[in-house]
Amino acid sequence: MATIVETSRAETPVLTYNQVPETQFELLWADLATLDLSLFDTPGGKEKLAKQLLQAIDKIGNLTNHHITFPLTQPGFFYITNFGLSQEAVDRQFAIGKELFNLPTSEKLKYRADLENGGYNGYKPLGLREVRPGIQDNTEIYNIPKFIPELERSHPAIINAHREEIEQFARHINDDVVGKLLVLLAIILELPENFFLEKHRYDQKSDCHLRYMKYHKRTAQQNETLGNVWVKGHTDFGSLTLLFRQPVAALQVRTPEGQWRYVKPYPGSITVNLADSLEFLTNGFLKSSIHRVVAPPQDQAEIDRLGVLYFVRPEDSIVLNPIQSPVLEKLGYTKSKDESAVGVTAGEWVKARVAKGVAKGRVRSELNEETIVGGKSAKYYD
Ligand SMILES: O=C(O)CCC(=O)C(=O)O
Ligand SMILES: [Fe+2]
Repeated sequence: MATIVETSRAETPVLTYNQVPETQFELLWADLATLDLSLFDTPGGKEKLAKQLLQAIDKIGNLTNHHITFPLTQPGFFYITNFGLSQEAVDRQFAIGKELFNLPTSEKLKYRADLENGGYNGYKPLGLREVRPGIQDNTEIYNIPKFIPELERSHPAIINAHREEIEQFARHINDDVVGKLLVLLAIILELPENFFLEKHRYDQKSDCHLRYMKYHKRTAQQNETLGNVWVKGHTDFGSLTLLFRQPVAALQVRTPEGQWRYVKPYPGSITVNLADSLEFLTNGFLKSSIHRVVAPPQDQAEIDRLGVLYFVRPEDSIVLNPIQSPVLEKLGYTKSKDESAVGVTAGEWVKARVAKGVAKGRVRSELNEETIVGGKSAKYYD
């Protein structure tokens, strides 16, 4: 799919990528809201988007902050559009990911992530975890940290060759996309607009990263043994996760009623979900969304599913204690419901979850809940 087009001018080849066709099957799609980020800088635009975002996470709630219905009734997923990156620029990231995973395993292993010690930047090899007795996971991952001196590390030549473009892409996501979403969340909570921005500064150490990810196709027999579940229902570790449009239907969100619904590959969109840190910081007001990855439908069963994602996490030193906010106060979310989280930092939380994820002798299908750190646990869903 990725082809290399030589240009006369550039020394590094320009990569192109053709996204695969969508499935022809009518699946049970999630009903998700779409936020048009081009409104952000228009008069009253931020406030309008903040209301839409609140609706996206609480659809039946009354729209004023004073009458929000809880618990939240939406799965905590939404789309954003007009985020300031062309489809071509996004596709070039897919092409880089594809070329990267086409490298020989021996080459990729030179950049292996120190997963066992909670480090995840770099390469996660295929089949590292046992998902069922005798069946290994089917993902390959390459995580690129923020481009700051403290997190500098070596990369394969394909990354170095496109480093400037990758860095610009990641910086744009951080500054112009995530930055806007963090302002909207502050507005929802009636906090100063820069409240969350100050906990997510680019030049500070944090576990934010750009990710290329490849799910290798499975045989019908493997899918049957797995009950079609490739990655069990889980929450993400940080603040927000951004998934660039992915035509292979496999990501499912869990509705508050406990039903699984597919995320539709909405054109020109990024799918965004809320993650653990926001749940901790808001004392459970914002919910870390539950999602899983299943075997794609029949007409996409032969495709290796490639993804480009961006994970947003608070600065390492941010203590994940409940924050003060007029909205949380009004709604009675002031008293920490879970004292066990007190003292855990964002950096510790991520490291502990990553290390647990690759712990030996741990078969994921049999796991429903596990203690992570500071008495806090993570849950997994069938
Ligand atoms: O590949 C996807 O669509 C979702 C991946 C995911 O949930 C994760 O990596 O945490
Ligand atoms: Fe996830």
